[in-house]
Amino acid sequence: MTTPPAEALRALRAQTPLVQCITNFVAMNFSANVLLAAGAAPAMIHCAEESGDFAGVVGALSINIGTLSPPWVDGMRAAIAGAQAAHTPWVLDPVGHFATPYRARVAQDLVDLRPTIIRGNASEILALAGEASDGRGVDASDPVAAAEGAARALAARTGGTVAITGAVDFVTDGARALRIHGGHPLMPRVTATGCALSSLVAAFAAVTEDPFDAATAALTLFAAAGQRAGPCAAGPGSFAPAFLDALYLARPEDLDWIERHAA
Ligand SMILES: Nc1ncnc2c1ncn2[C@@H]1O[C@H](COP(=O)(O)OP(=O)(O)OP(=O)(O)O)[C@@H](O)[C@H]1O
Ligand SMILES: Cc1ncsc1CCO
Ligand SMILES: [Mg+2]
Repeated sequence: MTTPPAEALRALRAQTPLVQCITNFVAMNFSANVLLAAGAAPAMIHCAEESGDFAGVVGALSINIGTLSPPWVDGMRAAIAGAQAAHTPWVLDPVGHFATPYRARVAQDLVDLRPTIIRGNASEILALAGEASDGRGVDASDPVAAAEGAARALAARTGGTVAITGAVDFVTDGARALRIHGGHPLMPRVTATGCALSSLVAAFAAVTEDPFDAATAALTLFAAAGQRAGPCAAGPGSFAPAFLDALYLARPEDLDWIERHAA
């Protein structure tokens, strides 16, 4: 049975899931604020000495390779092992993994651990599936539509759900696929919006049975909040707080109005 986004948001607010985020230095504060605004409880606990233990008690784990270094990778691996031992869902955000050989290697190793959900922009998903991409750094240079086949291939490889974000988002678990509209062009002009979204995907995975439903709910909530915040903002600076307010103010029934189509 599938959980519609509105029902998933009700569950999130009722359960306030604890989400462990091992994310980059740029994204930490914004991601924690996004989770709190939406109704989840973030904890940024990353070092290998404790990350595995903590992963055993959280509702979900979010892993983001944005500002990598070997000790952080140790912390990620320990946390993933802890999550897997506890049958806890985990999300991978392969930020700019094609930028250097080290980063690419780490990303492929983490994909081999079969993340419950992968969330990235089009350039990241194309490159992760071994296809040509125009990506240079952490922002997308490819259209989402060009990466849909790559997302389906990755879902087949991992047995998990894969989400691509951009002007129109795409989510697939290999069997089902959806395109999600909405959002606002200011969203990619605020750094770490995608990183924060990946942590929110984890939060929804903690409260829904099906990872495909979790990813769909998080993307739909972001689409609704972006759409609401955009007209209130003069630019990226005022968009960020308006977006946090819109996440907080979003009612479950608002998610019913976001355009979603089977793909
Ligand atoms: N042109 C756009 N119009 C509407 N929404 C957008 C647009 N571009 C991105 N978004 C939305 O912004 C959010 C973040 O997606 P994006 O693809 O920019 O992530 P990202 O590149 O991983 O970001 P970052 O690495 O900076 O955290 C998603 O909810 C997505 O739907
Ligand atoms: C700007 C930036 N650099 C490494 S991670 C990050 C946050 C957006 O992905
Ligand atoms: Mg990103």
